Amino acid sequence: MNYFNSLPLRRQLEQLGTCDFMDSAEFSGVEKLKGKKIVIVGCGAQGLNQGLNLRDSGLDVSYALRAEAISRKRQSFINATENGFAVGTHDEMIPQADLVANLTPDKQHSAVIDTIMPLMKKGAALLYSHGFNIVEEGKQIREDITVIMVAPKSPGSEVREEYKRGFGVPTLIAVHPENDPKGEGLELAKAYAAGTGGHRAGVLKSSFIAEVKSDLMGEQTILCGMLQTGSILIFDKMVEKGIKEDYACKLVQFGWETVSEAMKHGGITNMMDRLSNPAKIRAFELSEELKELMTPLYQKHMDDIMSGKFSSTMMEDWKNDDKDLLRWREETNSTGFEKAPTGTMEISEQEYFDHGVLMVAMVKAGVELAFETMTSSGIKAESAYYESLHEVPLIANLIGRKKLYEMNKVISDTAEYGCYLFANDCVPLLQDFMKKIDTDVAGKSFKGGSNDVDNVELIRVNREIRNHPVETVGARLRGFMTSMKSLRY
Ligand SMILES: NC(=O)C1=CN([C@@H]2O[C@H](COP(=O)(O)OP(=O)(O)OC[C@H]3O[C@@H](n4cnc5c(N)ncnc54)[C@H](OP(=O)(O)O)[C@@H]3O)[C@@H](O)[C@H]2O)C=CC1
Ligand SMILES: CC[C@](O)(C(C)=O)C(=O)O
Ligand SMILES: [Mg+2]
Ligand SMILES: [Mg+2]
Repeated sequence: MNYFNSLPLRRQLEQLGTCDFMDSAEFSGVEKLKGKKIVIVGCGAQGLNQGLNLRDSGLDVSYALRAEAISRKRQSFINATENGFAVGTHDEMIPQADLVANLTPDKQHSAVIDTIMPLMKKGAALLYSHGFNIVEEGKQIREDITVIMVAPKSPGSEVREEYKRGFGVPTLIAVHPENDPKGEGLELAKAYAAGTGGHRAGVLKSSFIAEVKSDLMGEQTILCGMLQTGSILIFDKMVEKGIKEDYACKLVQFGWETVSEAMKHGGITNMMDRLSNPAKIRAFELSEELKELMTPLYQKHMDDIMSGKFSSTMMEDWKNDDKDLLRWREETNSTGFEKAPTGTMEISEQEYFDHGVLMVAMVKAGVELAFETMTSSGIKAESAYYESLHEVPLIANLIGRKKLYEMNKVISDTAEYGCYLFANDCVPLLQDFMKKIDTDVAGKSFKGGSNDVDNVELIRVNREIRNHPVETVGARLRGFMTSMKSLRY
């Protein structure tokens, strides 16, 4: 039964609106988990990388894997053993655990919980990094078990990369109100978040419900669905207009991370300021048009997430052995962008902006729309900021590595399903818009690099960009990110 839908409206709103930014002074490191046994179930994208960070933070981490993963030396077994972690079956590892982190795919959660719950010691804690199982499936957990969530707003690989840079990724923590028998859930979650490095980027005291509804929305729209849509459309357009395939491919593949990195450091304002003034005005106009076209689609995704329609549709596909997911994965692998060779030519950082005006416009439109749609549905601005803006470059990095294939491989299966769902609607939705697009905003410099503008128009555009609510909350939250590292300089 859907837990969110079972609550009265008053409690739904209260949970959706739970969002307190935690001051760094509220963290006293990993003390609460020192000497405790943390057993992570699953050693994939989140499991491996969270485990590495926790161990480097001085905690005792080991892994429980399926017996066949161990006997067949599957990738999860290789991940854990090559990194020197102790590994065992559920029967061997779970009874020893003070805290069990369930880092298996969401589809497996009910079965995993049914297997591990009878093995868990009395009074132990159970951790999730995404609340789908609790919120959308209404999974009930034994009363003596403390149920917490520590959800990094980032792919697993970047959880590790940011930690190694001495920073971290924004993280949502929560305690399930039905399962906090000893009242220690919050302290456990804080210590775990500190162990992953999340407290250096920003931690929000949230709820399982707020995390699920915002996470699903971010991944389906701006984070993955929008980047997939843009990659397919902009690559195809450049090739149609005579830009060489390998250049077009490289511009898109590395363009997303370059432009969104500027945004991570200084918001949409800084990303737009990297364009020449005439190009900025054009990007602004394009983004306004895109926002108008995509508003109904963003709203539909948010509505379906809130009502539970999305989760029930995806769970139908789980029952059908992921028929839709697998077909959409195949279709994505055969797009022009995925099949094209990546050029070996030099593209300077500035060229990604100058030749990627439409990419900048799409990022701006996607971030603002995701932020607006989330906040108008009861998600708080801080949470919406992390989900819609800060995480974009962390996902874009994956496209830089091995295009859409890598993005869809590293993100959760839940995110991958939602990404295809969005892109399958958004690509046709933007067909007419794309007909008007030429190489001046995709592949070449706008107006040949001329800098003439109407001052009045420029002032208006700058004001609109800087006054968007995502910029206000972003400036405040970035003020706390004192150890954020620049990736290029
Ligand atoms: N991917 C990401 O970056 C993010 C994921 N999350 C959340 O983190 C959680 C983990 O997702 P993710 O890291 O993508 O998962 P992965 O698909 O990367 O990890 C799969 C791991 O789970 C194991 N596993 C699968 N089924 C079972 C089972 N029935 N019993 C025991 N182990 C099993 C697999 O082992 P094997 O198959 O070898 O047995 C493998 O080690 C999810 O809740 C997800 O929503 C949150 C933020 C980002
Ligand atoms: C963007 C998708 C994500 O929510 C994430 C990496 O944060 C996921 O589920 O993978
Ligand atoms: Mg997420
Ligand atoms: Mg997710």
